[in-house]
Amino acid sequence: MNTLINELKEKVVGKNIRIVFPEGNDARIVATAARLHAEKSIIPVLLGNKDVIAATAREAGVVIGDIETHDPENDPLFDELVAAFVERRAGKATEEQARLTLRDPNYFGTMLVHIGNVDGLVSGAIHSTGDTVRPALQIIKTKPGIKKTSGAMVMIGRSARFIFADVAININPDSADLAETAITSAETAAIFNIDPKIAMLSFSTHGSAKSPDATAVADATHLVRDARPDLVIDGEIQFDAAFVPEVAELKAPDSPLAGNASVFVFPNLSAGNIGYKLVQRFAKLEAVGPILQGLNKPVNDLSRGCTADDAYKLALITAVQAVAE
Ligand SMILES: CC(C)(COP(=O)(O)OP(=O)(O)OC[C@H]1O[C@@H](n2cnc3c(N)ncnc32)[C@H](O)[C@@H]1OP(=O)(O)O)[C@@H](O)C(=O)NCCC(=O)NCCS
Ligand SMILES: CC(=O)OP(=O)(O)O
Repeated sequence: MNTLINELKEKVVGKNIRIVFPEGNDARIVATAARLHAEKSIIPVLLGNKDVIAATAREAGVVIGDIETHDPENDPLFDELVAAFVERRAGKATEEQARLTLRDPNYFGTMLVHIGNVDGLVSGAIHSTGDTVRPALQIIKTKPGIKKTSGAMVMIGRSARFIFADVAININPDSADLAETAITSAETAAIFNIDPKIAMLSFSTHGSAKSPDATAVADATHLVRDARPDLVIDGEIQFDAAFVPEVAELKAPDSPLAGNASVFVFPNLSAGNIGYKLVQRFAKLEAVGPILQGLNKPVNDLSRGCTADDAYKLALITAVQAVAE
């Protein structure tokens, strides 16, 4: 894991990347900001009341020194952000609504990303995924050509890393959504030097069961093959046939994955979210993310069950995404 931290740090140190943390009242987040500030890898910006942030730092037993803070309740940037929000949400928010909305630190922080005051945002240690990502969906929006964002986890074992997606956003994806998730996940894999071999997961392998769910996954696989013939992909395929070479020989002898998949695209959010937590908690792989894919600028969500170390790693990943923009 330290190798990963070093790889990420190498890409961001000296680039003056600024990352905003809207949850300045959470001890794990304040500890993360203090660590980043002390090692000078990226520049943290904390949101919240100055006194509350100071009390949180004492609770966490860390020194925040001169870390930049902003209080959405009373900040010199507030009026500028309100005007920019009304412009961005033209026809969807009045100035009065904007003034209320921007008191929410996730909206305030996302607007800082939008106007270019900071390069990325990490939140979600105390907010649900919906409350964390909704501002980004409304303000940052997806890159041209991408219809929906999705959330990937990097799963880190002793000798290998894997991408699991979508574990965070799209509850009932259709074939086009699954295909998009597969393509953006292959791009996310590059951040971690993972050679993407994509398994489009199902309870069926190459038609072993007949069902609309399995067909949707097979259709998604065809869409990816048409759009990106350079990618190694197979589906619909069961996890064991994608991950265990001996089972692959038996169930899917022609699979280009040959039981060596590294990117796993789940058929729906129930499977993806439950699946990553099972592997994290039973098999003890480290899970870092969710990393939001396909947005114009990096905004990332933490699991509320995260540690300060998880938040630190996600902040470095967010900075790497910002450098790549
Ligand atoms: C992400 C989520 C909150 C969005 O739902 P929502 O806020 O009801 O979304 P809405 O349909 O009201 O759309 C809000 C905006 O986001 C956009 N949007 C919604 N889903 C999107 C997606 N997947 N990608 C990009 N934009 C999206 C909409 O286009 C809309 O933009 P607009 O206001 O400019 O028109 C919802 O899909 C969700 O709850 N997902 C599950 C989250 C979760 O609990 N995950 C498990 C833990 S990680
Ligand atoms: C990713 C995820 O499951 O987030 P949370 O645990 O906050 O719901």
